[in-house]
Amino acid sequence: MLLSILQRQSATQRNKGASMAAGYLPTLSAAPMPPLLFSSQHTRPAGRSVKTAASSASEASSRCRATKLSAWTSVRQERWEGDLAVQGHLPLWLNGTYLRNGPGVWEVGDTSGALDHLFDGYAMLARVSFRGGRATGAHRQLESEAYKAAKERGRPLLREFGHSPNNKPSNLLDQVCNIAGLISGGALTDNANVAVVPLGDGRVMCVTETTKGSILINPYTLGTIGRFRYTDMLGAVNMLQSGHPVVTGGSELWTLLPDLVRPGYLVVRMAAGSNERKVVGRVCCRGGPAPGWVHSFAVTENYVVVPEMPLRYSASSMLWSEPAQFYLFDWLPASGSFMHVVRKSTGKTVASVEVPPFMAIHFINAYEEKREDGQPAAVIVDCCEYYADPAILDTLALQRLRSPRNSDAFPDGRVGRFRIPLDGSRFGELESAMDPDEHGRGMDMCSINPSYLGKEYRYAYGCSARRPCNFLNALTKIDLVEKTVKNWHDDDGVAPSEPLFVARPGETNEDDGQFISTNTLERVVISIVSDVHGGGYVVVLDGKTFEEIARVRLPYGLPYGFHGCWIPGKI
Ligand SMILES: CC(=O)/C=C/C=C(C)/C=C/C1=C(C)CCCC1(C)C
Ligand SMILES: CC(/C=C/C=O)=C\C=C\C=O
Ligand SMILES: [Fe+2]
Repeated sequence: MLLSILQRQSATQRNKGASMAAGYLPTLSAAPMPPLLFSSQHTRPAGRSVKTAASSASEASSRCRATKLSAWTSVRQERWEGDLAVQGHLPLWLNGTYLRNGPGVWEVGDTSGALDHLFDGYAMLARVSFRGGRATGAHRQLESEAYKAAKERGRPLLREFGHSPNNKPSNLLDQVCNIAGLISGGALTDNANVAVVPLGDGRVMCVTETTKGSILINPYTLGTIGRFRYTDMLGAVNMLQSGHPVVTGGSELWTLLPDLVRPGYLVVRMAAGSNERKVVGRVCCRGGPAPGWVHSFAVTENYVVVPEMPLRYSASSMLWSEPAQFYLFDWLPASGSFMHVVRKSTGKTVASVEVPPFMAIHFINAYEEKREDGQPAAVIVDCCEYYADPAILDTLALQRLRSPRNSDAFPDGRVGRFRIPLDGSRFGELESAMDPDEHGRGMDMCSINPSYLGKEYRYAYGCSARRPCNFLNALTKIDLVEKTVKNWHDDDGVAPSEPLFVARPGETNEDDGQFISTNTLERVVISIVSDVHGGGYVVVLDGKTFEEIARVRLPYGLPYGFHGCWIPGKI
């Protein structure tokens, strides 16, 4: 205990000393907390940083667009790293790195080239490394082709989620090239800002929803290694992929490739150490004209669950940059909503049921409900569901997030639970897994204890709502058996990102661990929080009680991040 107090003090002192020694000039007017943001008005923090063309070019424009919440503000510097001050008690067993992906920069060049949606920001990795009760941190922009080209030309050149660049061809050759680029997917982005996935062989990959948006990074320096080259030929036809590949057993990657030509999905897997995806099976869509969006999907021990949402890809929007109803998608409830279950070992579709219409970006977990003889009777699939309303996509437009007109604009959400019978029934069920009022009728960005992936589980940890809010502003631990919650929140307006669950090494029970005693802490939940004053911190919660045990101060607020992972051991 004494050791950890001394360590904390020395980390704080080192930071103070470094801050003064660094002798940064305030770029804009000075204020107490120093973020590395384009439009906040603060001095610079301690640590190493590199300023780039992207930041300087954007400064002028961002000065006019004053916002204090760092969550929606581009980083000022492409990279930074340094020591972080710890307030509270970090468990000494917490030894490893929390790595998180998400948008870092929305502005390149002048404002006319600005990206419009939360999902459009050029990828930035953030890391917080813990060792011996102390913490260090870093962030760095991912060097995707999309980002490099945008910096060079002063405007986005490739199609992002909410942004279609206006690349008007000036002559016939340009026009032919443009069409070829669109058909081959060359006009789509490789801005891998969605997730960061350890492949189980030491390699760590960032992904977005294009196959070419799979990029290897160095988890320690956060440097970009380069595009992940698949050695299979699937990319020739299937240029899209799910934003959430699942790695099972720490070594086998599973993902879905939506097929826009023959509406359906390929279920593929790739072994650790390999660059070759193998097709396990194919699911044909039951509705049309295109597959439903598969930002994420679910797996159980024996099955892959393929959702077919009525929010369907719009091929014409992707090919011709024509606006669809919802960005790249059309909402077509009359086309039906389905859930398909594919057996991992054979690739056969063992169930395909119609379900009530649903809108889910994120699946939480799935498991097999067993009969008395041990055979699976049904598959249970949990997701963050928005009452069949795709308006959540509009809620996440930057303009709305930055200047909320309606202070309670976040649409109602719930934990949706599907039951998919495996007895040949035609229909599946969808219900709320618990009373949504318990978590403010908002729930997304959930994680679980990773040892329970695909297995019957009880607890999920997610971002929730404390109304009124126009964004998820709290964290909640959900008990899906007792139907109870434990909530955490700070000032109104903070934006905590996806909570990550980390258990003490060797601890395998989901919650009530074998080592548990009144004084020992066996698991934590970590989230990076962007506050309303342009600052930020990392909150560390007791995974059991959900009480705050430590706060790691960031010298600056980070933009809202998406998905992260835990890399155990020394950095
Ligand atoms: C962060 C999140 O929830 C979702 C992000 C989704 C993205 C960035 C998806 C982008 C795309 C498609 C859905 C299809 C076409 C390509 C691309 C623009 C990458
Ligand atoms: C749905 C969402 C955030 C909601 C928070 O209020 C973010 C989605 C990110 C995807 O990866
Ligand atoms: Fe996601």
